[in-house]
Amino acid sequence: MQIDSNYLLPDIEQHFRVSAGPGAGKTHWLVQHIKNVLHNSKRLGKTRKIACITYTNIAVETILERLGTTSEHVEVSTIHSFLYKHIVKPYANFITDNFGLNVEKMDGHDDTILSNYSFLRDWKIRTGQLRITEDNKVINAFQNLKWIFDTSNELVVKTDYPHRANGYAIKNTSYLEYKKMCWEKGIIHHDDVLFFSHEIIRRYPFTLNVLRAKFPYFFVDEFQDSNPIQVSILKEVGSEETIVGIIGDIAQSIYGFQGAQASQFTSFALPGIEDYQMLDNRRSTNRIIDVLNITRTDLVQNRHRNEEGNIPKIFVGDMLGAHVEACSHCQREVVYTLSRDNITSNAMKRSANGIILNNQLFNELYDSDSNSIRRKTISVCIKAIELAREKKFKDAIKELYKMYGGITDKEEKKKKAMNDLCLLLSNYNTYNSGTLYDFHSFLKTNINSSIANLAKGKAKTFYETHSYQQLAICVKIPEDMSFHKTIHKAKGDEFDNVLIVLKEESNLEFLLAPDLINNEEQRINYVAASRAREKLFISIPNLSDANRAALSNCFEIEEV
Ligand SMILES: Nc1ncnc2c1ncn2[C@@H]1O[C@H](COP(=O)(O)OP(=O)(O)OP(=O)(O)O)[C@@H](O)[C@H]1O
Repeated sequence: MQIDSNYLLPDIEQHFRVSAGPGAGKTHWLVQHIKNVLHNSKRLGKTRKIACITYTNIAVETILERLGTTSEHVEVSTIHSFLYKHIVKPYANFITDNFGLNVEKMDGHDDTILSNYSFLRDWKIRTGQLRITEDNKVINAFQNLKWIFDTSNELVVKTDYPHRANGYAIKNTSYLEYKKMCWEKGIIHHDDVLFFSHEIIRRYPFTLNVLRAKFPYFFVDEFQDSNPIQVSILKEVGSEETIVGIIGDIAQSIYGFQGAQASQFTSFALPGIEDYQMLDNRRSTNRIIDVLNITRTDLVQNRHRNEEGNIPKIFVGDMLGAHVEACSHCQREVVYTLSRDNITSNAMKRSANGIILNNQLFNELYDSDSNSIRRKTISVCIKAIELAREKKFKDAIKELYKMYGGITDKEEKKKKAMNDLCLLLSNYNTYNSGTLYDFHSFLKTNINSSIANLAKGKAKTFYETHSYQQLAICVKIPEDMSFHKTIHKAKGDEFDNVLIVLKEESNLEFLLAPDLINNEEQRINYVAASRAREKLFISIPNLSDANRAALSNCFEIEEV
């Protein structure tokens, strides 16, 4: 059934799926629906709540804000926080013997990869892989670990592709050992929250009954990016008592690399599930909707605002030039740049065009410097500083904790992290334009006098030939609040003026040979284009005559 974003469901006691393109008003509709349920439900009472799951912390804040005062009867959360709070934390002690989880030391979940020398050596001994010396390859494999259902529906920990170190394939079985070693220390990663929830529910089904009793309604926004473990838990939740509603768009599925499958949105089934579709685009001008419609073949969006707007522009040439040009077309308004990767978005952020971009620089630092305390201090401090500069203070503090292995008292650790962070930030001008060698000297004088001096050799050369800024630019910034974002972090958001920064001409495929259903890279660029309300710009280094002609229907093309 087709609906618009003001439609109120006549029957709130039925499972539903709402699918719609970008800017249709899915999130708007969800907020209205929650209010509708709060108003009309006879099953909520004083203590029961509506669970509203969304993808990012920013989306959580947006929904809470839009719900206003009614939000105390609604628990809005990311799936990881929700399952940690309601399943893993209360019941983790049931499964300690099965998985060797140290519940006493467990303190939340994060994506810290354990990689210090003695930990890795212990792992190599336990898994019979002492011959491995290329630790960065091992760390890279650890970063890629995921829990996946195997053919007999058991969860196994895997990487997407076989990782090799010193010419040998890293043993598949050794990844579970890595997990166990983390759990022994009480460390659990985001993905483990889903794994443990699944295992707890499977072994102790009463936990699911408790969850259903607490949450008679369970709604999931951005469902197309759900992990299969989440989908399986949700099916269980909806199999009795709890009403499940899912909202999403298959063409905006952009987290395949984390195990999400776009098809699971359309194939999700529960008894009597009702399907609704919204065809309007309430966000963008007609010219922008035209671009979105040529990209997409499964639906055509209607122009709700029906304002013509400016013709979208493609700037051919340097990305910083494109940004200057886009800004000049928007007079004093902000232009948000959306990039595929952190490196490009950070480069936009700092206008650091002259700096050689290298994603691998932190790995190279680890390879060049065999002194684990020194390299860790350097890398932790750079990451903490750059996170704090983006107002990610919690993440910055957490990063600094990695340096204080010897301090067990939580308060003492927190105090030290605050002091160190203040000192690092207040002296930013002292080291930010110098070499890594200068930064090392600064840290030795001000943060940790026991870090080793740099004598002649590979490490010293690395520190002397790389700048602080080169490393700083590679820092990954979670849930970016600035004007320069990665496309993944802009998901669900909207901006008046958007400049999409594309690295090469082939990235224009989403406009020239669209195949959103089968191609995630194209979907990522589609998501980027659909964030724009008023003006859309694309930056591309080169453009062939043939492609120029093909795009001239929907775009004005300018050299920069
Ligand atoms: N019924 C409505 N009345 C007024 N404004 C609306 C309505 N529905 C949606 N909007 C506005 O339209 C814009 C797009 O809505 P929303 O963000 O909910 O879309 P969406 O479908 O969730 O988008 P996307 O999937 O692209 O993230 C927002 O600015 C929202 O406030």
